[in-house]
Amino acid sequence: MDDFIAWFQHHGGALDTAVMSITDFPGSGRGAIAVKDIPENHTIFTLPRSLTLSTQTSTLPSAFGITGWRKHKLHKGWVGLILCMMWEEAHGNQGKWSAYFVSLPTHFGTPMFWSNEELQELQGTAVVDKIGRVEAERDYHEKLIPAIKTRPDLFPSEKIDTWYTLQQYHIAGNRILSRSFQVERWKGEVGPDSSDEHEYVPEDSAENTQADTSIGSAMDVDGTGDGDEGLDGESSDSDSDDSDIDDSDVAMVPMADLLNARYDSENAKLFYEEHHLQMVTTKPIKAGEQIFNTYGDPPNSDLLRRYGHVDLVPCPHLKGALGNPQDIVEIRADLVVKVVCGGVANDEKYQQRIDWWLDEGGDDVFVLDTDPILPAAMTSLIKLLLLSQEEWEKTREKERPPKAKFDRQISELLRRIFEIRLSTYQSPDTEADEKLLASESLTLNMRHAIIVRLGEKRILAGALEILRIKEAALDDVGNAESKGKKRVVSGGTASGGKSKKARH
Ligand SMILES: C[S@@+](CC[C@H](N)C(=O)[O-])C[C@H]1O[C@@H](n2cnc3c(N)ncnc32)[C@H](O)[C@@H]1O
Repeated sequence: MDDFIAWFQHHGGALDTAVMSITDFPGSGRGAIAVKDIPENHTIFTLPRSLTLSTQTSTLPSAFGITGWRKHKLHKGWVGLILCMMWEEAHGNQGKWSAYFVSLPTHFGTPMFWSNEELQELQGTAVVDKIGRVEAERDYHEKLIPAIKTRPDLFPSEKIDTWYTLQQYHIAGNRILSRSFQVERWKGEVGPDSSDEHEYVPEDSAENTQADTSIGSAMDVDGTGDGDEGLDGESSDSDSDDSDIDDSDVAMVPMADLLNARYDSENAKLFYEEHHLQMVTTKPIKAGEQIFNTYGDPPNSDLLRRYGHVDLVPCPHLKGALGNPQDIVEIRADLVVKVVCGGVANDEKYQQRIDWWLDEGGDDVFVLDTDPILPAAMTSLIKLLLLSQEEWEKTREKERPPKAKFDRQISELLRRIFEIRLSTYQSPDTEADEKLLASESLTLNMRHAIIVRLGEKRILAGALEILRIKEAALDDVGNAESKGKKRVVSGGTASGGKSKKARH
């Protein structure tokens, strides 16, 4: 770390060593620690923008030529930044970021690097479909390799087998995934690969000078609308190649990427100015405490996929047991359609309604969280599918989806949906996972997989419990109504009874 700090300071970075030092935290690698009490709003380090590593600061895009860069689609997704990182690292000791590269990890706990057996343990979770290994490798073969082959002057053949391998590509991709920031350009600043349509002009407000942390926000560039971006920065949506998203504001930020994060523990944040970035405390920090950035407090499925770790804190929804309060379960709309429409989901009658639902901006994935309120949108879609032809025509005319009213039929369908969703995990059982977690012989990947799926299954169990409570409430109302009806009936048919009562 000494070499890294010396390099950082030599290139214009300033670290307040009186308040912060870098140390190892068991289970979370290196991180920053307060060596004495730090007040709120204290700048713990600053660095010039030129020390960040992005397609704006690397000289590769201009050396390659902007036309060629765009022709090879290196300005889309992260493949351009990955190539810049590989190229800069290939400069070895001579490179501007050499000490930085030496400080970066080469091994990751992300599922991208898991075996098939380990991935099996994640079956059913939100992780599996989003790993994006295939898409990442397609970019490597279809964009990066053809691009470097056109320029042997920049990428000499003897360097290809060392610095431009698929393995190196994944390492760079994972470094971006777990450590990059979204550092927007200053007003009017136009970088080498920017084009007019993508030029960013931030508003002049304090809010807008916060550098979004790590890939949690770099991911905001995803245009698929479901947060379904894949590893190495590309959307795992198959049409990501055609997206017009410019990721040129994604940057590696030395020193800032040494900060760990934990749910609801942020006490420092990265801000940007015209020429430099600064890490500023957002709370007073006591000597000996860890200095935490935030990764946006994502659910464990996202934490594992992007960063290779999970958060476990005491959770109100688990009555104080350990979990991640941000956990969610995703339920795809096609499961809802399948349950409601059975084998005739392709029927013209349903297709019309589904197309209309999507055209109106209806969800294609529903999210249950730890505050188990039944998703109103899912109920609305179920109602839409159940409408009679006449009701459907009226709904379409009014351009308003049906109200999410809960009744017994909805309850039965929701129960079925949740149960089927639960059956997509290796086992729907939560207790078995709890027992497994108590075992000391688990590998770290296995432990992480169980924590992620258990978090999701507990949410589904919570949703089923809510259904049970709501059904009981419906029963109570039903009973009260039928009793009321009986009373009316008896009162109406035997007035004597009523008067008898009155006499008491
Ligand atoms: C931005 S880097 C932080 C610096 C990193 N610890 C290191 O040694 O270089 C993010 C990585 O730190 C680790 N990390 C951060 N917060 C963590 C936490 N709360 N628990 C476990 N690991 C954590 C994860 O490996 C994650 O991918």
